[in-house]
Order: sequence, then structure tokens, then C-alpha cells
Amino acid sequence: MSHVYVLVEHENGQISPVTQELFTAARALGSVRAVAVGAPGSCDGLVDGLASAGAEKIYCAEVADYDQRLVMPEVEALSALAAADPAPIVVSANSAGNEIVGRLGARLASGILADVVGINADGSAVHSIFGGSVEVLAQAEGDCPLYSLRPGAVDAEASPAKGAGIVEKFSVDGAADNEVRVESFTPAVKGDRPDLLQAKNIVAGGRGVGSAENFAEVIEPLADRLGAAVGATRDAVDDGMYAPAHQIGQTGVTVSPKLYIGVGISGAIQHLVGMQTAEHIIVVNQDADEPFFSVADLGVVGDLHEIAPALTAELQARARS
Ligand SMILES: Cc1cc2nc3c(=O)[nH]c(=O)nc-3n(C[C@H](O)[C@H](O)[C@H](O)COP(=O)(O)OP(=O)(O)OC[C@H]3O[C@@H](n4cnc5c(N)ncnc54)[C@H](O)[C@@H]3O)c2cc1C
Repeated sequence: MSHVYVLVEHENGQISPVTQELFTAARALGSVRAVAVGAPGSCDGLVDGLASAGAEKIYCAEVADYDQRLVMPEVEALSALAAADPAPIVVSANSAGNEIVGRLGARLASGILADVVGINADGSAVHSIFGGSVEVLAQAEGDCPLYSLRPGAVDAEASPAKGAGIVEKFSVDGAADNEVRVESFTPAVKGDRPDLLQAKNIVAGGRGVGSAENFAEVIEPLADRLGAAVGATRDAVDDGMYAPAHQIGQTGVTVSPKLYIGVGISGAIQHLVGMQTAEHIIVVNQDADEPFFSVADLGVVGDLHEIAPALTAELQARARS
């Protein structure tokens, strides 16, 4: 049976939920071979979970100086595996994943399908373009077609059967002289809210929210009621209302949650391209003519300072009853 390599996303010894989405999409192409790259000691704790998720083989590359290197250990590991035994490769379409497939495409002389929202058994993949209004099927040439899959675009499904989970440890080349080395590393301070890229629910605010204080008083309480991540438009970020890491859109991140609530956002195309594959879209805006309403499943016309707190209070009341 044909096989497919999937780059495992993991953090602090845990398999990230997006890995299950990668497995689900990759299964269309063949039996899944998981590739886990990380610091020494990072792989053993992942093996059971990866086998349960359906991995037939688990390649573990533990790299002594992993924390000082950027994407190159993953590139070295995947290119070595694919050169020896060519097969499609599936990674997550985050910033590292997109760089990894770019480098692999050059090394393996294979085509790249970036930021896809679905993968078909014939090797074609689905792109969602023009703000999600058009879906395009594309196919990549080469022995090792490369796919980066948009987080949240595919519903994670449990594997029909546990995989054999045969572990193969291997080493990757050391850093080249001209490779970037990380001198120091300060993890971003994370709050209790879910990660924006992986969140099932997102409450996003735009310039209409008015200020950083209003984000804290109106947007964040609603997000917390829903267990949601907070997003923002570029204009809200540029005006200093919310941190740049939360920007959704063309020059921010692309998200695909189950529920997206956009508050005080006009719905410019550069914002829509980053969120329009959300399953359910609710828009709150005082101007009924704004373009955001044209993509909304539910539009609420009114003052966000009344509607958002009322929604938060209602959710709170229902949680109590
Ligand atoms: C190259 C390029 C890249 C870009 N990349 C991005 C990107 O990645 N992400 C992004 O978001 N934008 C991006 N933009 C900017 C984009 O074009 C828009 O300017 C931006 O999305 C608008 O942000 P906004 O909706 O918050 O602000 P506005 O367009 O100013 O909309 C504010 C909205 O709030 C409503 N409002 C005001 N007060 C209230 C109230 N009290 N109650 C209810 N509603 C209220 C208004 O009716 C209005 O619709 C990019 C632009 C360019 C040129």
C-alpha cells in the first residue's frame, strides 16, 4: 500500500491537536508514517499517541542542538526519508510548515500545494481562494508532492484502526556553517485562552471596538464565555488595540474555526481571506450596509457596546441555569 509522511506537531511532550487533522487528511493518500523531530528525549512520549492515531511507522529524529535551529532539522529529516523512499508529505500550514515545504520542494524537485483545505485520494488538493468564495482543485508534479494543510480546515477523525507504530530512530545532519542559529529564546507569554490557529471558537474585534480597554471589557469577556481565542483586524492592531500576533487576514494568520464572531469589523477582503472558511460566521456591526454581512450566517445590526455585553450576560445566565 502507498504511504504518506506526516510531520508531527508537538509541544512540551504532547501531540498537538492539529496532528490529528493532518493524519485525517493524509489518510486519503496512503498509510500514515509519522515523522517526529525534536530535542533529545522528545519522541518516546509521543509514540503511543501516534500509533493510536493510526501511524504505521514512526520516524523519530532527535537532534542535540534542536533548540538552536529553526526549520532545518525537519527539512533534513523529511528530505532524507523522501529521497530514500519517495512519497507525499503533509505538514501543517503554519509559518514553519510553509517554509519547510518550500525548502523540500526545491530539494526533492516536487510541487507544493500550500495552505490547502482538503486532500483527495487522487493526490489533488483543495484551495479556498478569493476570500473563500471559490474552491480550486490543484495537483502537484513530482515523486513527493508536498501539502501544507490549513489548521482547522479538516475535522479530525479518529483512525479506523490503531497503527502498527513501528519506531525507527534516525539522525539528521548537523547544522551547516551558514545555517541560522538561535542565540536566545523567550517564549511568548500565553494566557489561558486557546491558541488562535487551533481555536474552535474565535471572537474578533475591529476598529469599531474603539480602544484596547474596550477589547478587555467587551471582546475578551465574550471570548472567555465561549472558550474562544481573540482575533483582531489589522486596523485594530495598527491602532494599538490588540497585539499583532492576533491579527487575522492577508498579512496576519489564516483561521478556520467552527464559530467566528466578528465585532465592529467592516469585512474588507484582506480580512475575509483570513477567516472566510469558518463554519459559522456571526457579524455585529451598527452599519447594515457593511460588506461583512454578505458572508455572515447571522448578522446583528446594532451597537457592539450593547450587543456584545448582552450576549456575554446571556451566555453566563444559561451557564448557571
Ligand atoms: C496589503 C494589505 C494587507 C492587509 N492585510 C490585512 C489583514 O491581514 N487583516 C485585516 O484585518 N486587514 C488587512 N488590511 C486592511 C483592510 O483593508 C481593512 O482596512 C481592515 O480590515 C479594516 O479593519 P476594521 O474592519 O477593523 O476597520 P473599519 O473598516 O474601520 O471598520 C470598523 C467597523 O466598525 C463598525 N463600528 C464602529 N463602531 C461600532 C459600534 N459601536 N458598534 C458596531 N459596529 C461599529 C463600523 O460600522 C465599521 O464597519 C490590509 C490592507 C492592505 C492594503
